[in-house]
Amino acid sequence: ANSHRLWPEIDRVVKQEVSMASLGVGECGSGWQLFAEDGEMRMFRREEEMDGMVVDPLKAVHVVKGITGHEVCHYFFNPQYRYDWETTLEHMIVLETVSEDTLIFHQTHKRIWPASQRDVVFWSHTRRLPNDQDRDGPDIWTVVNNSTEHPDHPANAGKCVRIFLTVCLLCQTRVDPPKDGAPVSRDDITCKITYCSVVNPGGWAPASVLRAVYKREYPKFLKRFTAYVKNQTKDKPIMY
Ligand SMILES: O=S(=O)(CCO)c1ccc(-c2ccc(C3CCCC3)c([C@H]3C[C@H]3c3ccccn3)c2)cc1
Repeated sequence: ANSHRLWPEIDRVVKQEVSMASLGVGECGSGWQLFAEDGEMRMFRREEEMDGMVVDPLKAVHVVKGITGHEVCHYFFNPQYRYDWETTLEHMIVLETVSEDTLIFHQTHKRIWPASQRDVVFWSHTRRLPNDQDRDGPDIWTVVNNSTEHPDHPANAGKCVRIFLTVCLLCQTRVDPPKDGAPVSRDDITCKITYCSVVNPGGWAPASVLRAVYKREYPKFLKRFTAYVKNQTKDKPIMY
């Protein structure tokens, strides 16, 4: 709801993250290095440190047949599916339902030796965006997750080190209608997914450990999540 205290921040961050995610890896300055590739999925990162901590920005692009951007964002945003695809999640709770398209989460992630356990509090907002390039093409869908504070979960009050993140999932659907005028089926749709994330690990953790975690976990996460959406939607009507 645009009357909520967070609305100005949400609107600003969503617009800035969507414009960054829309830039190709070539455009948004050099420094992006390809670090993982699997079929249509390509993962890039920039090696950046803040106060001696690894905060490597990540940008992944993936093209998946048979699903729409609305479906990808639906399964990413809604909490009831998260334990099915987020393998590093230990606990998740919705702290506040701001509106049907905006939630506030608290999540604890499984400890990754030798780093101490992490938790995160973030607002999550999903939105349909007009498709500027192709007026009569399907809309673009996005989910933006951005760390925020919450009085019930002050940072570093418990056993977990609080991390800070900004994540943008941007999905563009393409429909190639069959030549013979048959109705559009899932074989005729493709989704171009861009996933951007910047994670500040909060407290010190060895750069080598963090980079190894990201190198292992991000490709696994995107492959597992997109396979999950394909499996969940394969026998359902297409959600544009
Ligand atoms: O896109 S989301 O919003 C989806 C909602 O869950 C998201 C994605 C990733 C994270 C996250 C943040 C930090 C870490 C590290 C930092 C130091 C020690 C824990 C990890 C570790 C668990 C690894 C990981 C990395 C990449 C993907 C999934 N798992 C994950 C949180 C939320």
